[in-house]
Amino acid sequence: MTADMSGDQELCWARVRGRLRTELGDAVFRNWLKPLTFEGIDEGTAIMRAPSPFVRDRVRSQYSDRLRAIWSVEHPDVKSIAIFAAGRGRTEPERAAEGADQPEAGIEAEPLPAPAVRSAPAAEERADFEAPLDPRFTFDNFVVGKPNELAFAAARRVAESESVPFNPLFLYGGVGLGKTHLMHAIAWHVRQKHPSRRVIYLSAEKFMYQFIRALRFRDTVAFKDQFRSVDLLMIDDVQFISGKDSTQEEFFHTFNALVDQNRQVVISADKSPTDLEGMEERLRSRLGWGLVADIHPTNYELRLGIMQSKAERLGVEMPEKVLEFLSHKISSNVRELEGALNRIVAHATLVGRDISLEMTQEVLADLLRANDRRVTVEEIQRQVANHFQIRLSEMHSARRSRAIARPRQVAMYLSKQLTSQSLPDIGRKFGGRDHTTVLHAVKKVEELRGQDKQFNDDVDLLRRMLES
Ligand SMILES: Nc1ncnc2c1ncn2[C@@H]1O[C@H](COP(=O)(O)OP(=O)(O)OP(=O)(O)O)[C@@H](O)[C@H]1O
Repeated sequence: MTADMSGDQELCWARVRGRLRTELGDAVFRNWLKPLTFEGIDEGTAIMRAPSPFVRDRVRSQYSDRLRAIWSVEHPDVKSIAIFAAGRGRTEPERAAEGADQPEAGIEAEPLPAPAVRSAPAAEERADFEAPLDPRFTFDNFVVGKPNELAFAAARRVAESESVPFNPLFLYGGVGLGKTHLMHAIAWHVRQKHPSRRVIYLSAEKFMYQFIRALRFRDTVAFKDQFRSVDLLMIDDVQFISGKDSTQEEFFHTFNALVDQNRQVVISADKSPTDLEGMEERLRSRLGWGLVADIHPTNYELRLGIMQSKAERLGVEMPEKVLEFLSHKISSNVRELEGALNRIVAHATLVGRDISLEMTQEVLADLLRANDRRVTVEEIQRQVANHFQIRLSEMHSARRSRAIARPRQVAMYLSKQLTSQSLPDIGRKFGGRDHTTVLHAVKKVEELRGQDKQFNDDVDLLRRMLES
């Protein structure tokens, strides 16, 4: 290794150390980061040396994400980091211990924070909380509405309670509806109010990864101790360990050990405990013992509230019409809603254009099209039945009188236009009809639209209502 050390690099190293101290606190810095020496930057890798393998392992497992992120901010050339123990180099035996598929020092960015893995922590260290939580994910920034009020109240209770109110708290819901946000919010709150409590937040994927690593290095005793000695354990996306038997087994024991010691456990998943396929029965049942709180898909009011709050925090003037439009149009999940808002703001800033409805439609054309396709056949049937004042059940009935058959054909036509369902799928949803019947309906409606203005206007109106 021929790392070239320049004054510029040394200055960067000083800044990196300064930021580490501020971000991680004095105790952590003194014990783990201060002992590192910097050796230089070699082909985009910042090389540091720890005084012992123990310190090296600790820094690698817990601080490498932060270290790498800070390095890359302070020095644009740095893409990765490497940490060695004193007296050893990249080619020496310690490298083999890292495993062939494991880059040194956790060089790859991890989407989730590194777990706070510890061995027999010193008393002063108990105050640390290393997981780099997302600073935006706090209770204050969480907008509450009917669909998420139970999950929010339960998360707050867990965060604020002096005892363990329910164990586990199991949060579940679809993609991008705020599960991770609430877990981080609990961690932030506990961190602020009870800095001495030991909290681990990690994804089930990372739990599995840590477990496999421990098995590989015959280090399972330390693994067990680390996870079983926390005050609050939070595991995100537990569905990930479905079908992974040995990880489930270990997780089950960790879980039981914590619950038995009256330590709080919080779990999130995309499904309720009973619906978690590939999960052992005893684990599923155990996961449902505490409070199971689901986050329902957002409704219009909640989406609008979230948009207003995000726009305010971004400090941008968004016309109310644009916020309303987006809240109507993007009903999939909050992440997509945020993405849409960010795109509009970025566009307005870059191009120097005012934010308007027209501009929004233009900038988000692709996203809006994708969301349009999410109207369901059932919704179409409901709206059409309502419009023509027939019973919803007539959409599935065998009756052929024109007053019934025509609206049914319109509903089939709109299902073809507005959803991505195939003709046979649509047919099935209209009382098990054949795909040729649907095709006939589509043609008939097209023909009538060309001949009958009133009818054409009706279909247009329905379409607009369904799209909005
Ligand atoms: N009620 C809410 N108020 C404010 N922001 C929200 C709300 N719900 C979700 N968000 C935001 O939406 C984004 C996605 O939320 P989050 O990552 O928590 O979803 P998730 O349920 O964990 O999704 P996944 O299943 O993909 O892990 C985040 O930026 C989060 O802050």
